[in-house]
Amino acid sequence: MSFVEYKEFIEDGDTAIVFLGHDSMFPITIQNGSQTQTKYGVIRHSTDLIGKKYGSKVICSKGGWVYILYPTPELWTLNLPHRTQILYSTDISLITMMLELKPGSVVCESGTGSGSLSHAIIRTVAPTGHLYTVEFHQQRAEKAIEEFRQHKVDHLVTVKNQDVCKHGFGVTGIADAVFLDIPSPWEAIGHAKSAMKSEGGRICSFSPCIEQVQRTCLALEEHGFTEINTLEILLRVYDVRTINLQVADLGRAAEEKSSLDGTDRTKQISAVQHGSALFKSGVPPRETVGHTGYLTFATKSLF
Ligand SMILES: C[S@@+](CC[C@H](N)C(=O)[O-])C[C@H]1O[C@@H](n2cnc3c(N)ncnc32)[C@H](O)[C@@H]1O
Repeated sequence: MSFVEYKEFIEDGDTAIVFLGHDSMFPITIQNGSQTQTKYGVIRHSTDLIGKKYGSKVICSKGGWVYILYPTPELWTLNLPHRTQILYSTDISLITMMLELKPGSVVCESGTGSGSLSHAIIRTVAPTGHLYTVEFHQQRAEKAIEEFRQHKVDHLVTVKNQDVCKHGFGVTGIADAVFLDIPSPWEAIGHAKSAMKSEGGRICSFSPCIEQVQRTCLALEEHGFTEINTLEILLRVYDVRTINLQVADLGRAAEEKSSLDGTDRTKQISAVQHGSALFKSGVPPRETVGHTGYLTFATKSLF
C-alpha cells in the first residue's frame, strides 16, 4: 500500500480506512492476527480483511457492516492523528492549483505539522518530484518521518528538523514552489527566495490573521516578488429545502397557451390562482462559518 499508487487487495501492514459513514471513519494498520472493534462488532484482520478487495463491504461480528477503503490524501486529511491544526482539502485544492504543482515539481514546505498538506503535495509531485518539509518541533518531525515511511512515500520527501526562519529549507536554487504555514512567515521569505530556482517559481503563505498577511505582503514586496494576491475560501453549503414561492400571474392567455397537460396543468392553474407554489430548492445557511485563513500567493520572476 502506497499513498501514490493504487492496488486492489488488502495486505498485512497496509494502512486502511474503516468507513462507517461520511461522518464516521478511522484509519487502521492491517496486522495478521489483530482485530478492530467497531460499534457493529469486531473485524478480524486475518479472516475479514487480508486478501479482500479495497472497497469491500465487511460484515462485523454483530451483523452490521463497514467499508474498507484505500487511503487517499483526502481521506487521510479527514482521519489523521492531529498533532497541530491542519489544512483541509478546500484550501489544499486551491494551493495545489495556484502553486502550479504537477508531477516532477520540487516543493519546499514549513511547518510540516500533522502532514495533512504534505501527503497531498507528495501525491501531486510523484513519481519524479520531491518535497522538502521543515518542522522545528522534534517529535512532530519524527512522527512525520515515521508516517511517510509507513505510507511508502519516504523516497519522495525529506523532513528537516530545524527552524525555517533561522536556517531555511536546507536547499538552494531547486524549488519550483514554496509553501509556508508558520506564525511568522515574513521571517522566512528570504530563505524561501533562495530555495527557489533562479528562473523563478511560486510561493504561498497561509495565515489566519490579516495582520500576519500584511507583514508577509510587505516582506514579499521587499524581496522582489510580484503578482502578490491574497485569497480566502469561504465554503458555502446548500441545504435542500421545499420552499413556497410566489408565482407570477401572467393572465388567462398564458394559462391557455401552456404546453402542460393533465394533472401538471391543473396544478399550475391552481398555483397561479392561489398566488404561490411549492418548489424544491438549494438554500444557503444564513451565516457562512467557513473562514480558515488567508492564502497569500506571489511569484518570483526571472528579472
Ligand atoms: C499549523 S501547523 C502546520 C500544519 C500543516 N500545514 C498540516 O496541514 O498538517 C504549523 C507547524 O509549523 C511548525 N513551525 C512553526 N514555526 C516554525 C519554524 N520557524 N520553523 C519550522 N517549523 C515551524 C509548528 O511546530 C507546527 O507544527
